[in-house]
Amino acid sequence: MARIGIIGSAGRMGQALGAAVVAAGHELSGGIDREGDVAALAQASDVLVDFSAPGALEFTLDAAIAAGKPIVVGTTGLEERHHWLIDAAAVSIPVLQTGNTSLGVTLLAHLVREAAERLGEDWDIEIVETHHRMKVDAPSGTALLLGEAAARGRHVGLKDVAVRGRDGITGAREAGTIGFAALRGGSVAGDHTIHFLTDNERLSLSHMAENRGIFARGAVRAAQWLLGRAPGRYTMPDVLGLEG
Ligand SMILES: NC(=O)C1=CN([C@@H]2O[C@H](COP(=O)(O)OP(=O)(O)OC[C@H]3O[C@@H](n4cnc5c(N)ncnc54)[C@H](OP(=O)(O)O)[C@@H]3O)[C@@H](O)[C@H]2O)C=CC1
Ligand SMILES: O=C(O)C1=N[C@H](C(=O)O)C[C@H](O)C1
Repeated sequence: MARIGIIGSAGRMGQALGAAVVAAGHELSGGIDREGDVAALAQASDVLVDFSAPGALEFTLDAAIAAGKPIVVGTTGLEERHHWLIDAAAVSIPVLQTGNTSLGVTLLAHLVREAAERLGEDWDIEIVETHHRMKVDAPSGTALLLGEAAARGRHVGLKDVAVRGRDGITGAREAGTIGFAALRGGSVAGDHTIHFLTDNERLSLSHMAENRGIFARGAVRAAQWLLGRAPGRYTMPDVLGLEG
């Protein structure tokens, strides 16, 4: 049994996570939101899980480092500077960061990398995601994670080939790019499809989240897995024993 502390505990994911912590037989050591005391939460917990907002990350990592506690970062909308903060934190504590904690998406990313590598550059790659009307960031963290997997399969850097949204006279599609499109509406928990398209042939790989329980259960599994690990930066394929 682990004492798990939640950052963003009153949010949609925080509530789902609280239920999953208890259902898995762990103890909920506490939860905070914008006004909470993250240092006290870190002291009272064996491991922290953050599903809040990018603005919380620096304080949360500082508190985890000061208390010497591992942390799962599930918050999306992260920028390059947030990834630098995570890299720096991972020198002294175990940090697992991922845009999607579900088993299905973790396996999907593995398949996407394989498909991108085997299909080659004459197959265009487009990633389409749909989320509930309250989501504030786009593309989703999962779409970016899947884009990274496709880019790794092609041995290129995602930032060099990503096309994030099209509007107006865009010109013809540039070979080798990876396109992103985001839809927002209703209560969709999270749908992602990676289209591979070439002349006269298309292959699409999809994942549909039917509720947040899948993310919450994956996050609990990740938190448990982090306990006792050496400092370092980890991700979901490490938890599942998959090649990233
Ligand atoms: N990795 C994954 O598998 C998944 C990731 N996510 C990501 O998790 C994040 C949260 O999603 P969701 O629960 O839907 O969002 P919500 O808006 O429902 O919840 C966010 C919570 O975080 C709190 N919060 C905001 N800023 C801070 C801060 N500076 N310090 C502490 N708490 C803060 C909010 O509290 P307050 O009301 O006080 O502002 C709120 O309770 C998003 O980035 C989302 O994309 C979501 C699902 C799965
Ligand atoms: O905000 C959400 O809801 C979700 N966010 C994550 C993302 O940005 O990919 C994971 C999931 O799709 C739900």
